[in-house]
Amino acid sequence: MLGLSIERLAISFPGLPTPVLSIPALEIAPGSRVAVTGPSGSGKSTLVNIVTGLERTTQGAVRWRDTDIATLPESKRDAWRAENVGLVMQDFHLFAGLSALENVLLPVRLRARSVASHIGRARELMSRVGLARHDQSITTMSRGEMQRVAVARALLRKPGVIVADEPTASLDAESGAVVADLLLELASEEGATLLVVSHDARLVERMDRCIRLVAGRIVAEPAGELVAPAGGPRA
Ligand SMILES: Nc1ncnc2c1ncn2[C@@H]1O[C@H](COP(=O)(O)OP(=O)(O)OP(=O)(O)O)[C@@H](O)[C@H]1O
Repeated sequence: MLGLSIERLAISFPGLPTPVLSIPALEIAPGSRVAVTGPSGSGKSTLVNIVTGLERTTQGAVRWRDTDIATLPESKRDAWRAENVGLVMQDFHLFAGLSALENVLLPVRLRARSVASHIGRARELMSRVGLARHDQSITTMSRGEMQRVAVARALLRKPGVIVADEPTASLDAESGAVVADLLLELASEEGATLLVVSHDARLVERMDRCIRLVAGRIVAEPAGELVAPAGGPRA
């Protein structure tokens, strides 16, 4: 499990008078489950892009355990992300021409590695998320099933952190609840830190902590918002 430490982060775009994201300091404990909320345009996706290394910042430090990903060039950030981050996105990011199993194995295939030694874990994860037909084409799956494929895929390489951007937003209430349960349970079982951007109150209230962004700034976490996770404190 990975902890995050951000210092003096500022993300600016040309033509904008103020940074779209400005975080003087933020600490996320290893193994904690943290929600990020805020109105549209408040910087949530920008934060996801920065902490996963999808985008680079030249201002500030973004340290996961001992690695400041802000200092890494793109190829090393990509390698670091493949090794350490499980990503779950609102619109699944699955490949239509592939089966469910092939999609789960994709992170290994994309690193030009043999998938043979990962098939067992891929099948176990798929069963864990409740998918029985591993060879089913993605195009024939329901949205809830697709997101469960994405959750299994995110966990394939035993990431230190799972980052989910609106993972339940395009699902109906029932499928959203299943996906929320799976994210919380699997992050705990697999010992991964969980960072979830969400407007889904039922998901947010089950996290250990909620960070609220307004206009690119973290507004104070309300007193009492920090709760001990099930099984005791995790710090
Ligand atoms: N490449 C860019 N160039 C200029 N402005 C940008 C760029 N990327 C993001 N922004 C601006 O940064 C701000 C934060 O955007 P961001 O997508 O992080 O917000 P968000 O909280 O994820 O919004 P939403 O909930 O609507 O997805 C917005 O005002 C957006 O217009």
